[in-house]
Amino acid sequence: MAMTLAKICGLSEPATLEAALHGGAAYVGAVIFPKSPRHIPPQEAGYLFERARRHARIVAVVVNPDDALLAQIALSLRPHFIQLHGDETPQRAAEVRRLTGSGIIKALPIHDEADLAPVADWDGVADHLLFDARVPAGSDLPGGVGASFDWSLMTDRVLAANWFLAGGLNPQNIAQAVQVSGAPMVDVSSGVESAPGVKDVALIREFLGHLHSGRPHAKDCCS
Ligand SMILES: O=C(O)c1ccccc1N[C@@H]1O[C@H](COP(=O)(O)O)[C@@H](O)[C@H]1O
Repeated sequence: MAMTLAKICGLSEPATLEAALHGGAAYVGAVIFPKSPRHIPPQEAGYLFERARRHARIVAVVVNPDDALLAQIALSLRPHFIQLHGDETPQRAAEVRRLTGSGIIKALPIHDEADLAPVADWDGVADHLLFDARVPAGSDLPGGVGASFDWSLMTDRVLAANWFLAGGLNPQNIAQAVQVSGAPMVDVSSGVESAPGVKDVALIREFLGHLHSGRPHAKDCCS
């Protein structure tokens, strides 16, 4: 049995990227969305994340990206996955895969059971689904705001592909979140920051330490 896998998202500096890799993160994410305090331009992300390529899967997080942005990302960053965190349809996701050659992670905003209905539409389209909390109305960002949802909505849920639990995770709640949800993979951004957009080496270590000292229970996503 393999461990719960972690994605550390919104990395934009060498020291915190190193902390994520050293702590055993299986996925590392660059947020390419100018409204975000974690935004990193594609070319800069390309330089920064190259050192990660042999150790983890690189993820580009985007929100309703146009073709020009996708082309820039594919050229500069060459991510293993594109994380679609907007209102993208399955048809658009298939185009994104074709345009970039990257795998697809689709984020779905969750508040209650009804929000899980679109899961079936993504079967065979997304490599992984990422269940994130629906953000408060009027929020500038569709994610990365530390909002969480009822993890028990995911309990005993069997999906075709491994999925990520996201939204409001942090070193204090990660063990319980995994235990309640049964998540095979988890994703964190603001919960390992000292201020919005400022990743913290100690918090990243603490998060990964709590996660990896927990009971292994999920199948490996990346072999
Ligand atoms: O982090 C951002 O700024 C961001 C911007 C636009 C779309 C998604 C974003 N982040 C993603 O949000 C979730 C949860 O974040 P948090 O842990 O609650 O802060 C995570 O998947 C990030 O990848």
